[in-house]
Amino acid sequence: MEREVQRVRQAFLSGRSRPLRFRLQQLEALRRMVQEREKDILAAIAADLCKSELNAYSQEVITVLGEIDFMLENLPEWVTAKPVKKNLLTMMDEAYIQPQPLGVVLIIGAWNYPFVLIIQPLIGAIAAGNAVIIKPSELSENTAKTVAKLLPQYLDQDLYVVINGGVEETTELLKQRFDHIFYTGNTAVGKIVMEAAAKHLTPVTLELGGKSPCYIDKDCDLDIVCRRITWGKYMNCGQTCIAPDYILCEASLQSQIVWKIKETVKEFYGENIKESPDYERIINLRHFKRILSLLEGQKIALGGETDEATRYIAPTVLTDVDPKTKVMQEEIFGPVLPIVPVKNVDEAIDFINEREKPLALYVFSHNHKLIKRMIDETSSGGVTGNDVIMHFTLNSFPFGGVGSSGMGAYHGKHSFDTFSHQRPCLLKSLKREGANKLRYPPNSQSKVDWGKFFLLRRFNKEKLGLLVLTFLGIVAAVLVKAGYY
Ligand SMILES: NC(=O)c1ccc[n+]([C@@H]2O[C@H](COP(=O)([O-])OP(=O)(O)OC[C@H]3O[C@@H](n4cnc5c(N)ncnc54)[C@H](O)[C@@H]3O)[C@@H](O)[C@H]2O)c1
Ligand SMILES: CCCCCCC=O
Repeated sequence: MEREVQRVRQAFLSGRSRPLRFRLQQLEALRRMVQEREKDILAAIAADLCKSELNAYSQEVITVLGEIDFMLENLPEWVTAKPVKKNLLTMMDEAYIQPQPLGVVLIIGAWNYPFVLIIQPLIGAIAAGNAVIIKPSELSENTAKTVAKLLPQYLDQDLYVVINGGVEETTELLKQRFDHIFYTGNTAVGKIVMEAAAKHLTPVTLELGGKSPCYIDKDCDLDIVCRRITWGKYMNCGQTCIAPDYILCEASLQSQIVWKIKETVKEFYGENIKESPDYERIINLRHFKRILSLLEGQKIALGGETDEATRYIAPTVLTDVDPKTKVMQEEIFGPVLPIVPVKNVDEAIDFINEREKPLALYVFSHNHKLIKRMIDETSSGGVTGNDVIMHFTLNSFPFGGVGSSGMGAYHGKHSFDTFSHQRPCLLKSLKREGANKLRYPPNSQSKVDWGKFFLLRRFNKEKLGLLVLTFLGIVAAVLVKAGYY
């Protein structure tokens, strides 16, 4: 492992990942890979998650292609040095911020969207000029193997390397020194990653999970609300980091919500959900059993049917859920939707604020002020009002968590920034030493006064007079030199 990381570091130190032209070439090659090997990629995702190729394309491949196009279009502007405002002491100098690659980046992915969750950060890391080691999730082994096979056929083989393996390999990998670690997965492992990174003072981006609440105000169109929630909750069989985890609403709305979700489930997946190409399965038996255990003692108002052999769990809704029960203590990450009754929006806000900060927050209401209030008085990684999931799709947004749902963010320019060091560069002249004498010892009140003038633009009348005289002197000297007198 150590030798592999060393090999990637040597490739980075060769400097070839830095030029803009190279980055653009690699991103174009990655786009070619996705287009030419689309069938292999879709088949792998389908095999891992029992997902139709159409869904794999629209949930993962589209995002990747959109991100590459966005980078190719904007990268030339992003990589250029940006001049900054100067003060009186540096007005004759060159001052700019130059984004630079961090070095060797480790990307650790999760299994639930196994392609996009490693390739989207990879796009950002390449765009920023880094070398990258990618560790896909071992639970989505088909995608992991496919990515390991395809990437070296299209990208520089020494700069961008896939290492497959489980906990043992990841643990070994985390002992190495990286310049940034980008981890997607659960919060418990996020802490392990951060602890390992701390040994080398390596900065981390942690894309974690949590329980994303969904508040439904009584002033809204429940047909539309339930259609949108059904889509976001049961997509990928509930295994989506920003799926609405639970609903908060007034008790009286519950039966209507259940009824409308039931109708929508029929509309989306047909009478026989098991036959639907749009309904996925739980990733493995451990997660299947974990989700089943969350149903114990609950009032199942919809669904609840399961099949262990195929790891099928029907779209399920629980009503009158007690917040102290297990289903409300951990991220569900499955097709189970608890409804927790609250009296009003005040109670909903308190409920959210008493818990860990979630990755996403959803609010449904015709009342725009109520939505704004919810946003102002709570915290979460991101928010979508009157819909779910959709903030993920806008790459001008930073995507990431806050508090226990993560730190740092990516997508579009935010990915480029995450994988870049914003280097302040000040280029002074070796001339004009006169002005510099002000900062050299021995110090004096007069030097401090000049410092106040140059840096704080504060001056006393005496100094102002002196300054005007100095300025007039300089003008006179220039005019004499130019032959006007
Ligand atoms: N914020 C996001 O963008 C995002 C996206 C997807 C998933 N998630 C979250 O991820 C979670 C689901 O993913 P998961 O954690 O089950 O995925 P997972 O089991 O695939 O683990 C994620 C990665 O961590 C590695 N790993 C696991 N145990 C480890 C250990 N002990 N030491 C070192 N590395 C280890 C795995 O090899 C894998 O690459 C959910 O909480 C979900 O909300 C977040
Ligand atoms: C539509 C794709 C959503 C991907 C969300 C990633 C987290 O699980």
